Amino acid sequence: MLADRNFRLQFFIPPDKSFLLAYWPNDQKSLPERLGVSLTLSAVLECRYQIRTAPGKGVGMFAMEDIAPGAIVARERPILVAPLMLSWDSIERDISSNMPEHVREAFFALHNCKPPSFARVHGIINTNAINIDDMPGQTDFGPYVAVLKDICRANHSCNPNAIYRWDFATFTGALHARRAIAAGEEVSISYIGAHMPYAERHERLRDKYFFVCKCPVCNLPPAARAEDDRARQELTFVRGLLEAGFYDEFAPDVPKQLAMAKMLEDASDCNVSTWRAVAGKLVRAYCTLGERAEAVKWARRAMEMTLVDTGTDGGWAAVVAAPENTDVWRSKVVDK
Ligand SMILES: C[S@@+](CC[C@H](N)C(=O)[O-])C[C@H]1O[C@@H](n2cnc3c(N)ncnc32)[C@H](O)[C@@H]1O
Repeated sequence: MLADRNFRLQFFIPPDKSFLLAYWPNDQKSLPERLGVSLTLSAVLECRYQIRTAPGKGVGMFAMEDIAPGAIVARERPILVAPLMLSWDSIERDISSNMPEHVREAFFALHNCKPPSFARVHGIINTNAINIDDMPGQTDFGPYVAVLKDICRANHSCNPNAIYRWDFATFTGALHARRAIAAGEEVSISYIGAHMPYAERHERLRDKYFFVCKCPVCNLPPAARAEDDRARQELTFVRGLLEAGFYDEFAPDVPKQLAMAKMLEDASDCNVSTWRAVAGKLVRAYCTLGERAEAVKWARRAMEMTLVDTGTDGGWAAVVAAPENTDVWRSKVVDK
């Protein structure tokens, strides 16, 4: 473990009076310099939710308006960013001495699912913090995590309607809708892999977060739960084929692709490579058949899910606008 002195504590009070306590390697550069980020943006850049009681789960996040797939539900600046290798004692000390009281109160009001044998700060960070992947220019200091005051209130669902993404350009975390979310609906994310069967999910959530999941999928009656387990297993199988490069051999035809797409829809799966494979085949098939409306429909679906997963349209917007310009459509016209 690296000594805490290798990190320099930095804190920022942007003009909007938000507050960020961040640890960074103890070199000359400040955090904004290193990232090229001004940190002057508003702390809560998108707020289409409210935090209120979620029966049986403590509090949770609820949509205040209808939210379209891919749209941002919440965008927020973290109140704490730290490498996990730092000692809990030193984080606790810094929170006590450097965080303004109202931010400290918000931090300590966050849920702590760990037993009392865990240091309080350890418990809160382990319950709430989200990983910040690929810290620019840093490979030596292990994973960093961020604590976000509101986004950390989003509860888990085994069929979540939102996905979390970190953005270095604004130094914010955001929740994006994986599918349409209705006003008043609870906004949920997945704390664990989505494709495990019920028993495995139950065990992971119990061991890591100390709760029994009360999401709609886990409340299904036994027969429906068994069917859900089967669908997840099939999805896992397809993912395996994709990763192994065997997907083409196993699933070349349109009915199979439509069945696959339905499976992805049912699971609100927004994994970009899965959608590229499945929707790509449907779009190609419908372009070949000259069925423009269907080609556009599936290109749009792939675009929405690619936006959710990556924040870019992945080139699908051009296909939605003009499937006639795709190579496969052109070669069809030439064939005639
Ligand atoms: C990161 S916190 C989420 C916000 C939390 N509900 C609160 O009141 O602050 C994680 C904790 O929320 C509760 N929780 C989250 N998802 C749940 C679910 N699907 N079923 C039951 N409890 C859940 C558990 O107590 C879990 O340890």
